[in-house]
Amino acid sequence: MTTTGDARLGETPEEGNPLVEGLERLPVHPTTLVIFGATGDLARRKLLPAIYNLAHEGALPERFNLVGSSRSEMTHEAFAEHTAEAIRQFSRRPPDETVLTELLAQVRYVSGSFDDDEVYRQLAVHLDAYDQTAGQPLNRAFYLSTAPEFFPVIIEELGGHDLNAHEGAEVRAVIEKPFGTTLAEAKELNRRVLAVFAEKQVFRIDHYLGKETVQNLMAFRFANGLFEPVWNRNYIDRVEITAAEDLGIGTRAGYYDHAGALRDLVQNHMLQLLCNVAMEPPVHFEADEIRDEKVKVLRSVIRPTPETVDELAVRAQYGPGTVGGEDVVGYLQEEGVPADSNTETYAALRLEIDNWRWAGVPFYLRTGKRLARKLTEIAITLKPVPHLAFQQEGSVGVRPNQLILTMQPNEGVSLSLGAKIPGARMRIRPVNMEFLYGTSFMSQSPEAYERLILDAMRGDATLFTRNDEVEAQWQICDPIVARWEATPGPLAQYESGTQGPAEAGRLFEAGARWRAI
Ligand SMILES: NC(=O)C1=CN([C@@H]2O[C@H](COP(=O)(O)OP(=O)(O)OC[C@H]3O[C@@H](n4cnc5c(N)ncnc54)[C@H](OP(=O)(O)O)[C@@H]3O)[C@@H](O)[C@H]2O)C=CC1
Ligand SMILES: O=C1O[C@H](COP(=O)(O)O)[C@@H](O)[C@H](O)[C@H]1O
Repeated sequence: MTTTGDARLGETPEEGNPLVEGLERLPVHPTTLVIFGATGDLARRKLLPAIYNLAHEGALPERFNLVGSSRSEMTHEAFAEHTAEAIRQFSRRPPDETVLTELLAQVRYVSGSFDDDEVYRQLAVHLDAYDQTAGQPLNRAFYLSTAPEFFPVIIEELGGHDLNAHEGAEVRAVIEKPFGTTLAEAKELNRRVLAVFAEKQVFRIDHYLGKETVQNLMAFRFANGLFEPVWNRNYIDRVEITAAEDLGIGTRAGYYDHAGALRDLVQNHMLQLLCNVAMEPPVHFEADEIRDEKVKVLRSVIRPTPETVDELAVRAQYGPGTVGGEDVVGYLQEEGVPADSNTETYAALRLEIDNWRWAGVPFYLRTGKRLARKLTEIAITLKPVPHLAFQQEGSVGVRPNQLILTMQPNEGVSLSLGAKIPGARMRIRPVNMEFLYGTSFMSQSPEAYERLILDAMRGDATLFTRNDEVEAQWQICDPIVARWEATPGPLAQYESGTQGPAEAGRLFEAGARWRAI
């Protein structure tokens, strides 16, 4: 089924672009967006380029203003230049100077510490000035893109300065991950956030939900009659979710060494992928219905206990090795990492979902830094056929069907089938039917943050996590965190640029093993 141009949505790439289509359906109210942590890594690499790309597509509201805030001293002009540089370096399309100049004309910057009242007084001055120029109260979106310790500080300061509400307009708070580092912390953070903002004002980011390929999972499952009848324990043998990275921790030692792979990726992105595979179809494609279904899945996951963690989970740390032809240092030699750190850079789990659809089907999750290559995929292996009439000597082999949903790179879906090798004998070999985004839609997918920033400004929470989801995710991970903290190590090492620790193979039942990365 290799799909080609005939599957295109429109005649031009723009017509096939869901952001532009979304814009037609749901206009965005004029908004002032404030980024706390505007000089940080995430803002520079992702948020500012995403805002530019929205501007380029005409997806921003007619009146859109941007205010950056962080500790560094900077003038408005210097922040505009910082923004332009970030866009030039990281935008997925080369910037058009006219669009860029127009975008930067309205940029402001407020410097100071997030616990300093003056920051919020200054902010209020800029926000009011934008309203006055517009002649109407503009919506306000506060994006918290800074270290998690500042999340409650900023939220409470916003509340303390009456910036959590705005007569005649909407106010929203977008909160980055991680949302707490344990269940108890997440609950406390939720309590403090919800003391200032109503749940409908809060947008907890899990950027995987903004990826086109992750949204396609729902389209794939719920827009095609073909898969639903087999999407259960009767036909599916196992589900394998991989989020492998070739990169190391870069300059993020301060954050990562306190987080580790389980908190950094499993607790959020990977459990969300699991939800998208396992959830029941919602009646309508609406934020709360979808989130209700995801929570049901998370609550059905059999929680690891201190007694089962060692059997169900594997962790390890990258050692030195070669990635992409370059020698790289091990985790313990990375700048800023304590020489005796026991933080895991690889985590693998076997989970089970105790409900009617999935009872007995193992869900394998693995993630790691400095593995052989970047690969995010979900592999669904079906059960073998019950009887094989024509297996013969010389066959490459009949293998159970596998459905591979590749999130990145080479986004697409591939289904392996047994097919007859041409010739006199009945010899079977696996072949693939493939759908690739690149060839079918002929347009570049928007970055996850483009979609999410736009949705937050629109007030559409479908692709954001609700407080009960976050807490249910922690309920699964907390016992693992606790067990690992109680048995610190030293951790097993895997060579950088490889498949990860061999020990992860023991999570599988006999006869199965991890797919190659
Ligand atoms: N970076 C990434 O790839 C990803 C990051 N995230 C999340 O995004 C958030 C931001 O991460 P990241 O950008 O990497 O972090 P950085 O450390 O790069 O940036 C932190 C930002 O916060 C500012 N800041 C720090 N302390 C203060 C303070 N006391 N007062 C005022 N400003 C302060 C910094 O300002 P200054 O530079 O002026 O000191 C900087 O702008 C985190 O929650 C992270 O978990 C999520 C996914 C990926
Ligand atoms: O949230 C995070 O995600 C990135 C991986 O994101 P991707 O979109 O490139 O797959 C990961 O590198 C980072 O450690 C983590 O905080």
